[in-house]
Parts: sequence; structure tokens; C-alpha cells
Amino acid sequence: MPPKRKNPAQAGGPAKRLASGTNTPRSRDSDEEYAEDASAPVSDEDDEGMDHLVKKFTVNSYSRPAKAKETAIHDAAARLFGNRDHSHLALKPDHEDRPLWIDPDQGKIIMETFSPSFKHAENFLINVAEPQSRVSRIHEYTLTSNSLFAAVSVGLTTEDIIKELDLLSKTPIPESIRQFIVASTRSFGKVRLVLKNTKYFVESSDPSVLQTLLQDEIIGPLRVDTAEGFTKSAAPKMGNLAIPGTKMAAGAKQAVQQAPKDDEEEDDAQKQAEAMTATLLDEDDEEEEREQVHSFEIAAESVQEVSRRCRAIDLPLTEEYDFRNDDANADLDIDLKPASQIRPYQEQALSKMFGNGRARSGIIVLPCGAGKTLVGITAACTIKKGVIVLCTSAMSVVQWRAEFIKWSNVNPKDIAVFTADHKDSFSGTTGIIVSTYSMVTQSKGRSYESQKVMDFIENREWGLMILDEVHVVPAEMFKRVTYKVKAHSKLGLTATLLREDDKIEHLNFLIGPKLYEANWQELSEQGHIARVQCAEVWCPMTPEFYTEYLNSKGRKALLFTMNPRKFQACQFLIDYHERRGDKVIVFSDNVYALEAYAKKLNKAYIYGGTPQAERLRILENFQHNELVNTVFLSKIGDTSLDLPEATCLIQISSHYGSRRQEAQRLGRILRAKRRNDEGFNAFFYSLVSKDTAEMYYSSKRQAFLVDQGYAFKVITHLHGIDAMPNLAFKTPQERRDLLMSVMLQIESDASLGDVERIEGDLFSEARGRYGKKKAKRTAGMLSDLSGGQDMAYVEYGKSRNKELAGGKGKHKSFMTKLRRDAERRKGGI
Ligand SMILES: Nc1ncnc2c1ncn2[C@@H]1O[C@H](COP(=O)(O)OP(=O)(O)OP(=O)(O)O)[C@@H](O)[C@H]1O
Repeated sequence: MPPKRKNPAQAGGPAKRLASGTNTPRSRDSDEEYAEDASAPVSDEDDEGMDHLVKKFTVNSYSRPAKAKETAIHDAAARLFGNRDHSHLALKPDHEDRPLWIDPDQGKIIMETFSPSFKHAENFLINVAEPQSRVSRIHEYTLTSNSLFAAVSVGLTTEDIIKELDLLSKTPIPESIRQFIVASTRSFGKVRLVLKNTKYFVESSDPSVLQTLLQDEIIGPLRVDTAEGFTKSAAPKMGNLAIPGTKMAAGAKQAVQQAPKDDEEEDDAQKQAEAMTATLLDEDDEEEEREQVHSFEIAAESVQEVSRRCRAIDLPLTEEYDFRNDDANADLDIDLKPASQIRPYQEQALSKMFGNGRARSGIIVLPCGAGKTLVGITAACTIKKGVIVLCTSAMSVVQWRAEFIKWSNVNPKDIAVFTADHKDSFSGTTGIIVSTYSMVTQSKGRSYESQKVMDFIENREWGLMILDEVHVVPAEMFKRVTYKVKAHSKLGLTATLLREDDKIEHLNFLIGPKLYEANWQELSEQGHIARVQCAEVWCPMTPEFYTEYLNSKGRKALLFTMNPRKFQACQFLIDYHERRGDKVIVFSDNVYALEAYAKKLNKAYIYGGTPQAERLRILENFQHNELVNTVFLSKIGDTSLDLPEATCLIQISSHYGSRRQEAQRLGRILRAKRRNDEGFNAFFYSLVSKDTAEMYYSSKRQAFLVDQGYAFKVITHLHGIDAMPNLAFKTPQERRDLLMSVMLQIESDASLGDVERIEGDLFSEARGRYGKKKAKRTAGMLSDLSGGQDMAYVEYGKSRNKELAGGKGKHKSFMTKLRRDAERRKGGI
């Protein structure tokens, strides 16, 4: 049974205020715009209520065992809070000026965003705790051992963390929390894994820590150098690196490049250039003042084992690359182009990576469309050594290469591509290789050329390995990647550090800690990503579909996806948004539904089986042809599709409760070109068949976005839908015919499997290999199965894809038809 939803009107004043279509919560204006904007199709009668907000407060990644609770002061309201009653905690006299509440039992931190010290507190918390939920007035974070590890790895000490938390907290820091911080950070950051002149060293400023490691039964025997004692050297110089694309770097460069006009200016420029050179070159005289570090060597093959063991004994290794002192690997001639300026949040993310003059391995989390690619490219321009980029699909490989050429001055000959179709390697001493996870980890059946490139990759050292979409790569695959590719530093990029299988923990071990996570709402307020209005449209099932749904024993998904009322809602919304001038993407995971909807509505569609040339043609038309305003996409469009023209997204079928897919799909419209137009809003609709399992999945899917501050408005009725001319499936006969074809499809799928296989896509390939057999979808097979000429889907026979692909004559007549249609509409015919 679908979950019951509370009518928010009954949930009281605050619920109503929080839920009244406010998806950019801090902006009153946008609420009003939405009410006005959406007045035609949207009914206001059913706003989404507090349910999501309540749900967020149960999200918890805190693993510390709950402490016995001190006696709370019980009053009449105490029973409402149960064991979450923290009224025993004494408030500081000036608590109103402090923004944090700390839950002593679960390590949760609640932050008031309306506090005067909110900005300061946010900057601090982002370093030490995991953001769980960031809605308009209240943000929630959790202290975990991983988040504290990340804090230490960006240079904070135990004392810093406790002192700052105490300063910002409304109550004195609970003793349980203090103990947790001390216990978790005591040993973090004490040992580092460092590559120096192609050799791996375990390094620490405290020789007794190294002694402990050497006495360990696993790590001890893995030491390579047999000399007594440790190698001593000076600790790295901290925090003086200029990241390219930042004002500091730009200023320095200009100072060097511009010809000074007079002596005074010359002096100034000279001084600036000298200051910068001094910063970058680690001047020797400072060396003496620096702390000494001690180290011992381990073999490359032992790195994983040592790393795993160090975590097990609570002395996790921090990975850092002293690239400025790496003379063994050739320098890559790469810099950002003068016009490429990174944004403040990109700079902030990178400063976490390069904060102490070395490159720390770790993960940077930025919303879709916020420019992860440029972050990766800037990291490459900072390190200036060989770079390997791994992506999830061949399509992303092409995009990454193009972006390197767009943003940096790298010689295109220095960027090689390694995919099924291209097996290049660069000719110079160093360069960049862009490939996919599958290409690099494939174990058997390599062609001669492929093996040659692989040998090239395996037998050299890489300064930086960029791992795109890092959250979706299976741990086993990562292990193979890290074994095959010897990289001094690793940068993982992702929009959603979530996995439905809870294996996210592995990433800390395989790549490094999360270094930075941006706030979605903040970026949208600053105009870096679009403001989006999210809505869930509830579509009642028609009686014949619902009866079948209740009676069928499994494989019900196609019934709620093909629900005629959902189809009508989709048709109506497409029409409404096309008339507003929007460009619409319709997403369907189910390929049968994708084809059926697209053909019936005479729209172009792309799925795994669409040939590359056809895909490009359709996308080009969608981008540049004002007569092609809607495109249907299967899950192939979930990631890495850069369509800045798209301003409206309609989801008709999705992958169960996947929060990640929901966020990635939203990402397709976050990059809307028109995002900075006055009053602009992008729209995200999720069409859900009422009283079916889809409602449960839908609320699960939204959890992540709700935590990022998006509010989903529930639409129970689309005004004007009944009066829409040409509305599909209006008659019972049409609906029965549709049901018949759907039932036939369900039967055929039961024998063939329904997994879409996407060439070059890591995940569908894996599923294709290990999962069920894929469905073969041809028009012939469907009509053969149905057998009846009067079946509704016979109408689907004409395909917009063919029309777009047609020869010159065909294309022309199609365009003429489109133009005539448009003129007729204008003339009100
Ligand atoms: N500093 C910047 N200045 C100007 N444009 C930028 C900047 N950073 C990113 N962009 C632009 O923002 C858009 C989105 O960037 P990108 O494709 O890297 O996003 P992404 O975070 O990788 O998204 P996804 O997760 O969806 O793949 C691109 O068009 C890119 O050119």
C-alpha cells in the first residue's frame, strides 16, 4: 500500500508556511512567481506538508553508541519529545547569538540559518561535519568519524574543533561529544602516505607513531628500507600555493606579463612578481624553521594493505603529493587560459585540496551543473604533471577532452582518448589520458591496440587521477583502478555522495575523505545554478488500469507508468511549457513507455539503442531548432548531458527509490542558460500514479533533494486538462486498447527481461553482463505480438526520430508540416 500523506493544511501554520511551494526557501519573490506562473496548470489545494521535513531529522549516520541519558526536566510537553528531550542542557546566557544546538546522544548539530553568525558557523561546520539537510531556516549536520577525519586532513586540530564548536553552541559542549571528538581525532593526520621521487613513504612528525606502526605484525614486515631509525626531512611548507584561475594567480600573472609604464609601476610589478616567485619556490632559508618529519619506505604493491591496516588500527593514512618537489615526473605544459576564472566555491573546494602546498587526495562534492569539470581541470593545471581522467561513459570522455581544450592552453596533441573507438596515447613525455572505468579495468579480451595503451598507462606514474561520478563506481572496480594506475593523487568528483547500497564508506578508504561539499540553495541564489520549482503530479489510475494493477502478481511498474491519466498529464504539461517557450526533457527509465509516449506525441526520443549519429542529430535539433522543443530520454540522459537550453523536466518513469537518479535528473535543468534572466525558474515535474507503489518510491527519491532545500509541491489536478483539444486516451475504448498492448508488453518482457543496455555506459554494461537478458525492442515484434489493427499503439508507428533523420526531401516536408502547424496554432485554427 502507498504511504498515507498528511494534508499539510492540517499540519498547522508553520507547516503551511514551510511547504507552500517554497523551493528556493529564502526567497519570498520566487514563491509569488510560482503561484502566478503555474496558475494555469497547477492546483494549490494540496501543498506538500511537513512529512519530508520530519523525515530528514531521522537521517543519521552517527555510529557512536548512545550514552545513558542524564535526567531530563520533565514538563507537560516532554512526552512529545520522548528520548529526544534535551531540556536538561543548560543554555548559555547569550544563547540567542549562538547558532548551534548539539544533540549529545547522536552527534547531530542543528544550525539556525537566521543567526548573525550563520555564515561563519556554516564555513566551520562544512569542514567538520556531514551536511544532512539544508532547508531554509534550519540546517542539520552530523559529526561522524569520517567527517572528523576530513577536518583533520584539512589542517584542523582537536582543540580547534572543540573550541570553535563551544563558541558557536547555545549550550556547553556535551561531554559525550567532547569525548567523541577527542577519540576520533586523536590519531587522525598523524601519519601520511607520501610519494617522493616515485617511492612511497609513510611519514609522521612523531617518531613514536612510526614505531607503533613498525611493531604492527602486518605493517612491520612491509617496510622496504632496512636501515635503523627513520629518514628525516623538513615538513612541507603550509598554505602558500596559488591556484590558477583565482584572483591571486591572475594578479601575479598580470604583474609579470604586463609591460610596466613607468619606474614606479615597474617597481610594483617587480615586487609582486618576486613575492609570488618566493611563494611558489619554497625559499630555502625558511626550511630551517620548519618542523622535521620522519618516514620509512614501503613498496608500491603494499600501499593498499598498509592503508587498510592503518585504518583498522585507527591510524588512517592521509595521502598527499608533494608535486612541486617531484623531479622524477615530467612537467606538463598546462595552465588555465587567461579568460578562465574559477568561481569562489570552486576556489574554496580546491583550496581544501591544495591547502598545505601539496595535493591531498579526496572527494569534492558540487551540485550537477556547478562545474566539477573545471575544478578537475584547475587541479590538473595546479599539479602540472601527467593526468588520467576516468569517466562513466564514452560520451563523457569526449566532453572532458573538449572541456580541457576549452578552459586550458594545453596542446590538443597532449590529450589522448582511450575508449572502444579511440585508442590514442600522447607522443610527448607526459600528457593527459581520458578514458572510462570499464576500459581501464577490463580484464580479458583486449585487442592488441587496447593492450598497448593499457601497458602505457600501467607502466608510468601519473600526477593526478581524476575520478568522475565517483559515487557510482563499485568498490571492486576502484580497487582494480588503483592497482593498475599509479597516481600520486586522486580527486573524486560527484554531485551526490550517496549510494543506495551504503558502500559510500569505501570511498574514504579508496580515494580519500570528502574535502568539500557545496550548498545547492546558495549556489542557486548566486545564479550559478538555476532556481527550480519542483512538483509531484498525482495522476489517478483509470479503473481498468487499477483493477489490473491490483490483480497482477508482479511486474506492475509498466501499469503505473502507462496509466492513461499520467500520459494525459504529460501531454498537457508538454503543451503548456512549450507554449511558454520552455525546452522540455521527458525522462523515462522504461524504454517501452519512452517509445510509446514519444511516438504517440510525435516527439523525438533517445535511448541506449539509438545510434550515435541519430542522438547527436536529435540533440542538435533540440538545442537549435525552435520547432523541436521536447525530447524524450531514457536513463542514458541521467548524467553528463550538457543541454543548457533545457528549462523543464518531466519524469514519467524512474529507477525505484533512487535518490541519486532524482538529483542527477534535476541536474539536467540546473545548468539552464536562461538561469540569470529576471524571474526565471526551471521546472521539475515527477508524474506519479496515485495509490500505487510509485508514490512510495517517489517520496524516497525526493529525500536527498528535500535535504538540499527543495520543496516538492503536490499537484492533484492540472487546471484546464479536461478542456485540452486532442487529449489522448479520452475514450474508454482507447484506454482499453492501451491496456491490452501494455499487458502484451508485460508478457513479452517477462520472458525477455527489460534491462536497457547502454553502449559505453559503465553501469548498464555491468548489469547487461551480470544481470538479466536485455529486451529486444522492435516495432515489428510489438505489432506481431498485438496482432490487432485497431490497437492504440499502431498509431505510435510514426516516429519523430525518423522524420528528423529523414533524407533531404523528407526532412523538408517535416519542417514544412511543423511550420504549418505552428502557423495554424498562431492563427487559432
Ligand atoms: N568558473 C566558471 N565560469 C564559467 N562557466 C563555468 C564555470 N564553471 C563551470 N562553468 C559552466 O557550467 C556548466 C556546467 O559545468 P560542468 O559540466 O562541469 O558541470 P558538472 O558539475 O560536471 O555537472 P554534471 O554533474 O551534471 O556533469 C558548463 O557549461 C561550464 O562551462
